Formats: sequence, structure tokens, C-alpha cells
Amino acid sequence: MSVQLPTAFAKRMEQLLGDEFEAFMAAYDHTPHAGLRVNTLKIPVEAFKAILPLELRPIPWCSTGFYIPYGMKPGLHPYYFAGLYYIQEPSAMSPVELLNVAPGEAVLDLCAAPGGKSTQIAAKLQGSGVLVTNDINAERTKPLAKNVELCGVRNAVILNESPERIADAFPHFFDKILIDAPCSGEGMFRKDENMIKQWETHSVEKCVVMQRDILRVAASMLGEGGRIVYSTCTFAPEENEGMIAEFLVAHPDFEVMPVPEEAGFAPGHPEWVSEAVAAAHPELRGTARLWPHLIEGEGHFIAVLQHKGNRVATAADLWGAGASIQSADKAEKALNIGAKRSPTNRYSSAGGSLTRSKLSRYDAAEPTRSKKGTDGKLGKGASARGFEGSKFRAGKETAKSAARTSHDVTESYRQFVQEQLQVSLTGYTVAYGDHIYQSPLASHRLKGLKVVRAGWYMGTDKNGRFVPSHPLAAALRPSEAVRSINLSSSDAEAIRYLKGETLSIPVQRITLQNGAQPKGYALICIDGYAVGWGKWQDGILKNEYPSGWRWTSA
Ligand SMILES: C[S@@+](CC[C@H](N)C(=O)[O-])C[C@H]1O[C@@H](n2cnc3c(N)ncnc32)[C@H](O)[C@@H]1O
Repeated sequence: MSVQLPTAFAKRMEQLLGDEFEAFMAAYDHTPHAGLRVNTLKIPVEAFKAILPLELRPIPWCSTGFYIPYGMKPGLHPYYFAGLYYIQEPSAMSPVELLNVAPGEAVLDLCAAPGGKSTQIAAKLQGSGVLVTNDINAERTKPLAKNVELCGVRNAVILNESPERIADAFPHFFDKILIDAPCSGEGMFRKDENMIKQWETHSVEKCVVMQRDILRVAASMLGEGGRIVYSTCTFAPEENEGMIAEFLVAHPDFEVMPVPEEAGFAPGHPEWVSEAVAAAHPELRGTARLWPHLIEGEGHFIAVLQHKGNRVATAADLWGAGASIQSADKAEKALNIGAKRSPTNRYSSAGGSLTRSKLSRYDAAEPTRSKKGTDGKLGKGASARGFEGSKFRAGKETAKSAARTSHDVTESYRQFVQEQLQVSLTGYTVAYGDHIYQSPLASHRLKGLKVVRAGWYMGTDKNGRFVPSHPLAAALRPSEAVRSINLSSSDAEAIRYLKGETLSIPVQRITLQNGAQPKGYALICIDGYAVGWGKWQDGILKNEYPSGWRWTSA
């Protein structure tokens, strides 16, 4: 065996698994499984399969997931830079599939960094509704933001908060909540030997304390009839069935939805916690365990916790087959998010009347206070301005920031959108200092929270001139920019662009729309998928690809 497992861990697994222990241990003789998930925000699965020069083997429990050969470097392909896929361990793709997210919903990913499951949720929302994605670790929100932006997500708010503070701001708000809990990581031992070293410090006992708090607080953020999916990548019963048993005792208004076993998932083991737990909660067998000796994946635990409200979910619903089950409330939310905001249409929609109480979750913008950082990053303590239609509401500001933003900083943005884009924008235009966001939430919802991204980061107003951001480009389709230039993935030019080089591009290669002139910002695409901005003038393309995102290999 190449992996040296901690003795205490192996002993415990032998005791629990009995006859299965040998097969479990034999799995450590094999290389880990690797996968990628097609980002359907940017490309449909069939189209992706058609352009990739590789045979892709499907992952049974995720229709957008595929196995790739272990050791392959999928991060070194222009399509990765175009956000066409996310590299993800196969068993880690299962929790979001069981969350059964539908477009228009409000979804919280509470422990989200580096964003594998958030980008999967975003693809399921298809730009409609809201994803609030959070991690308590500030450093880890950097890759989270980068991955969300690389994948072209338009409707995510990124927070760096404790669950308690989010709960204060969003009581009973979300339709779906994912808790991919911090855990002792035993399921990652084969993939990442560092997890073995960390096992002693991330002890099961410490993790249990964190998980208990996170679950308790999450319940207070869930709406009637909503769903929580709790997952870990560990085998310890205390962190899995034990945690769910405690939750069910404290929350009799929740039930466990049984996870279908056909994908090779094994049932939960309440008897591993205690005989008393097994007797009191036989439904815990409906939780799922993904074992490395039974499936082609590393190991996970999943519990689907359904609130016994008026939205009824079925077993078919668990795998997304029952997407027709939709509450009236959800339909109204979708209308509200998509509606063009103005004081007159705030309480009405084309399709029917909306009540004020139903709208309260996405209600009108109010001033927020958050500290402005660099590069679009926000923080606690700076000011936000909410703009709805032509309405402007200023928050309290310091003298310095007021002087700097004495003009309407969204004016240059509006002009840019009008002249350079052909995109239909939804939600709220919100300015934090000079940084402008298109947010799925009114800014008062984020009041007092540590906000990493208030929504889709559109760019910066620099003294009345709008500088479009990289995340704006990453989430655009070529037809949504009046000027675009396509590079071929099979040509060295694409890599040179991704490395930040200046390119010579004859005017004939620019696709122009809406009577646009060739000079100016052009959306750069690779095989038709947006990767970033360039500025074209007289045959020269000035590279606007941000340094932190560049292709650094030879
Ligand atoms: C298993 S990882 C999440 C992986 C992520 N869901 C993904 O798919 O990419 C758990 C995360 O929880 C975060 N975390 C730990 N304690 C937390 C807490 N109390 N609230 C929110 N996040 C927490 C950690 O910083 C870590 O990034």
C-alpha cells in the first residue's frame, strides 16, 4: 500500500466495516479518481463533448460530470481559461445533485471555498435566482471568487462571514442550503496525503463542534418546505449519522429524504453511532455513504434534510426528475428577479400581481456600509449606493469618499452598457465606491456583512470613464459585446493572449455589431467562448487579461 494510514483510523474502520474492511483497504492500492464537470453556464454538455479531443466517461450520479485520466492536467488547456469546465473530484459532485436546485431559487452555499459546489449550483440556477456563497476563511474566499468569476456566474453574492451573522441578515430566506462541512477529511487520504498529516489537528471532536453550530444556524435561514443538504468527505460516524441524529432531535420539523442507492451509494449506518440512535432514527439509513471500494470516487457522506413545509418533495424529485413541482412563491420570486426595477413596477409584473410581503426578500435597495478594497473586493465598513432605475439612494459617506464619488458613478457604466454591450441585465445596479456591481440582492440585504463580491462585478468608474472588469467579460457571450475577436484553441495565439502578450490582429478579424467602430474594447473569445478583454487599435490588440489569471506554464 502506498498510502500510510493513521493506525487509529485503520483500527476504527476495521471495527466498523468488518468483512468489508479488506476491500476498503485494497482501494488505497489504486490511484484516486479524477473528474471534471462541464460548466453549462458556458457550454451545453453535448457541445463540449464535440469540441474536446478526448473520450469522456460519464460519472453516474452527475449528468455534467466526467472521469478524466488521473495525472492529466486539465487546468492547462485554453478551455479551462474559458471556464468551460471545473476540475472536481467525482464523489464531490453528488451533494449538489441532491440539493435539486431549480432556476429562480435562493440558494446558500455556507462553507463554499474554493467553490466547486458553488459553481455547480450556479450552473443549475442558469443565471436566475440568487446564490449566496460564503466561507469563514478570508484567504479561501479569494479562490472562491476567482472560480465563481471564471465560470461566468452572474447572480452570486460572495460573503466572508460566520453563519450566525448571515442568519441575522437572512432569516428563513433560502429555498436550498448546502453545508459542505469542514470535517476531518478521511475520505481525502488517498487523494491528498496532507490530509493524513492534518488529521490529528482537525480531530473528529473539534469538527463535531463546528458542524453542530453550522447545522443549527443553517436551519434558521431555511424557508418553509426548503431543503438542506449536509455533506462531509469523512467516514467518522460522529461527523455524519451522529450529527444528523442530533439535528433531527432538535428539529422535529425536518425529515431525512432517502437518497437513491442505484448510483452505487451505500446506506447510512446509525448503528455505528449507537444502538439507541439506530432504534430512534432508522431513517438515517436513508443518508448516503460513498465508499472508495464501491464507487469510482474518493468518499463522501450526504444527508438530505427536508423541511416539512408545504413544498412536497418526492424521491424522483431528489434527482431532479420532478422539476415540475414549483410553489407559487417561487414563481413570484423568479418574476421579481427578472423584472426591470423601477418604483412603478416594483410591485407588479407582466404575468400577475405580486404582493409586497412576497417581494420582501428582494426588496428595494437601501444604503449599506462596507469598506471598499482593491480590485472590486469589498469589506465591512465602506459605503454602498443602491440604484434602481433612475433612482439613487446614497448612504452615509466619509468626506473623502463623498468627494471622490460626487458624480453619479454609474453614469459611465450605463453609457458603456448602452454603447458596448447587447445584454439584458437583471437585478440591482449597486456601487461600492467606484466599483459597480449588478447584484441579485438589494444592498440593504448585505448591510453590515463582510461582502467579497456584491454580485456580478462589472467594472470601475475612473473619473467618469468606465473600465470594464474581467468578470464582466468572463460571463458574456460573444453576441453580447458589440466588438469581439475569436482566437483558435489550436493556434499559439490563444496561449499568447492568455499569457498577457500583445497581439497583431487585422481589422477583418473583428466581429462588429450595432454599427460599432473597430477601435475600442473587444471581447476576446477562444473557439467562440469569452475569456477576457483586449483593446484594439490600428491592428494591435492591447492585452487586458489580468496578471493574476494568466497562463504561467511554458
Ligand atoms: C470542505 S470545505 C468546502 C469545499 C467546497 N464546498 C467546495 O466544494 O469547493 C469546507 C470549508 O468550510 C469552511 N468553514 C469552516 N468553518 C466554517 C464556518 N463556521 N462557517 C463557514 N465556513 C466554514 C472552511 O474554510 C472550508 O473552506
